[in-house]
Amino acid sequence: MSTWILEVSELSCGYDGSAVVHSLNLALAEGEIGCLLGPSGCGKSTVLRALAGFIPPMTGQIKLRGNVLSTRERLVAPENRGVGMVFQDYALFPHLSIAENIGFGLHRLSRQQRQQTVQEMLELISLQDMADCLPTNLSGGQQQRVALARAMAPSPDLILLDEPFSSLDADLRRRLSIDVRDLLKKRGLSAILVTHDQQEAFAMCDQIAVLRDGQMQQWDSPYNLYHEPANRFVASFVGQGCFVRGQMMSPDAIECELGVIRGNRAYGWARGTPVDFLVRPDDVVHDPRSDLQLRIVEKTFAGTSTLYRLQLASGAEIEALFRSHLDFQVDQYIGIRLEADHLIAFAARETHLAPGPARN
Ligand SMILES: Nc1ncnc2c1ncn2[C@@H]1O[C@H](COP(=O)(O)OP(=O)(O)OP(=O)(O)O)[C@@H](O)[C@H]1O
Repeated sequence: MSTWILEVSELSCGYDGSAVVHSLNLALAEGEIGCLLGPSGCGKSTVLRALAGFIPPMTGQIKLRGNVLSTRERLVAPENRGVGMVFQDYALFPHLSIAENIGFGLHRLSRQQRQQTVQEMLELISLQDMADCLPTNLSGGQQQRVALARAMAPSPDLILLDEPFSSLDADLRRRLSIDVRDLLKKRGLSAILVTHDQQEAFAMCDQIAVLRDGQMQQWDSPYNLYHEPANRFVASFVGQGCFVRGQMMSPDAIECELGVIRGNRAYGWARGTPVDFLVRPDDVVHDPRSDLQLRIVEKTFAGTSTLYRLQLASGAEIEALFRSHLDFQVDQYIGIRLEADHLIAFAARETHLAPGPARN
């Protein structure tokens, strides 16, 4: 018996006979929240449509709770897949009350069971007092909670969330993403979220798929994506960072103009091999006594912290994130040292990297 609720194997799918998603593999454990993350047009919504049963695979298959739902030859209809959906625009029925919206998919239950489930859902989303209101009487955040409750009420095997918070303001987005995670976890439901927003993906999800041009780059925990990116693209796309040129001194040490950087993993490159290694803003520590004095070329205040761009002697740049009470000015020289446990390096590119943020 499979331990996976969702298994996607070698899935290719697209439109008008041409694939936009290529040989995708992922497996989600029961009760986990997965995410599809990647630049615009990389195929996130296409994967979600395939999971929902709106488009058939060109090759490969999708299994839910061990049952094959999609192959080239066989496509179980969306309404029979045991999948619930939450859309960006909530898609509530405007003429039905909140309670009726939540109870909409429960026609197979008895009247009493239906009422009990709706009540439980209303309590779960803390909207008991609004049961008889119409959706238009609710705020955007409340409407999205109702949409989630409606999707959760029939206890589907999988909930698909398509950019569910993108029409909400940043503060509400943040709060609601944490609420939604809590609600899903309380009910032990599995879900796949599509989002552009990395912070949302990090806050909500147990596993994240980074896609590029319809191809899976990495399917991993948020921590591993950030600290152990599988390739340059993931390193650049997830979080912030800049690549700095160096050369291998030993399997776990790189020498560069920032000094000798030691990390927690060994690389197989020979001594002297040129590499580009990733410096994250949180790897850089302010140290007034350091010999490494770098000029500030840009400063971005962000409330509790400030992001500084610092120029190295070669002209390359790195970024540093300091608590905002450390208030420096552009053109000032400040002492820093690196505290990078996670040494992330890739074979150096032919040409020296232009100064600037990490690029693929
Ligand atoms: N209905 C369609 N018919 C033909 N091509 C489509 C259709 N929908 C999407 N595409 C194409 O498929 C590719 C992937 O689109 P998709 O919407 O899956 O990307 P996405 O990662 O969800 O993008 P975004 O983040 O901008 O929503 C794009 O090149 C897009 O133009």
